[in-house]
Amino acid sequence: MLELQDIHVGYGRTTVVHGATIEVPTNGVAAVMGHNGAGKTTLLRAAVGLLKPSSGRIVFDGEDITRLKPHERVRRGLAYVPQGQQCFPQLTAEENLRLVAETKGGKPVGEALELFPALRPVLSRRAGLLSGGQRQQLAIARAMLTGPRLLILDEPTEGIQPSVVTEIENTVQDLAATGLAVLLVEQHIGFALATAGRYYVLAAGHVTASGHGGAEAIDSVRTAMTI
Ligand SMILES: Nc1ncnc2c1ncn2[C@@H]1O[C@H](COP(=O)(O)OP(=O)(O)OP(=O)(O)O)[C@@H](O)[C@H]1O
Repeated sequence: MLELQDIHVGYGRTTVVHGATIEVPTNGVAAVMGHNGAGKTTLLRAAVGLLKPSSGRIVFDGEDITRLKPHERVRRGLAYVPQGQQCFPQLTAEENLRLVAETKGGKPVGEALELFPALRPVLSRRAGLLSGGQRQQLAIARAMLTGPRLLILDEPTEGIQPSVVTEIENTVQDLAATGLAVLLVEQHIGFALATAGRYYVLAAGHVTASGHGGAEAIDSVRTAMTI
């Protein structure tokens, strides 16, 4: 469904990702793991059009989208949830959702609440006052209102209280179980491999290991991450 082919991308003259090739299958989940600074976020930014690769191709459903602008990629069915539970903190949870729901092609707020019933009781609360877990759910709910076919998540469990991490993990797994394709950047190896059919390890901007997900891949990933 999404193919990142030999992507080189970085900032100014500095190349951060050196020829990464990653594939997210239709209805499948791919996880990208790697240490801080490995280039995971940079690669996601290239996938959604926020950074321009210096070389390589991005193909979505057979179409070369390398030169498309971010909003054109959203229209084709890509949604991106950046790191850090990003919401408008001064707006209520409902207003955060309405910002997307009331744009052209947006889904009604009610659809997000069906997926995330835990947001119902906090709809009138300012997003900045929600817990990290609630804000993450809100950020994912907002992305879902664009009606994506591929959800790109950058470290959805980062900065979340340990007691709520499982809730976020379940949310991501439930979405994946509906057939939504997911590209997941994640530091929690256990969660990433339990969720993903395919994994990639990125180290210093290179894909150094890849394979099928599942608990049996844990040792290979751990080894790849210690190199
Ligand atoms: N806006 C920027 N301008 C210049 N360099 C940047 C910028 N953002 C990130 N970098 C650099 O690019 C490299 C990769 O960063 P990136 O955020 O992609 O890594 P990451 O694997 O996502 O790490 P983390 O898990 O900490 O988010 C790092 O050396 C970082 O300092």
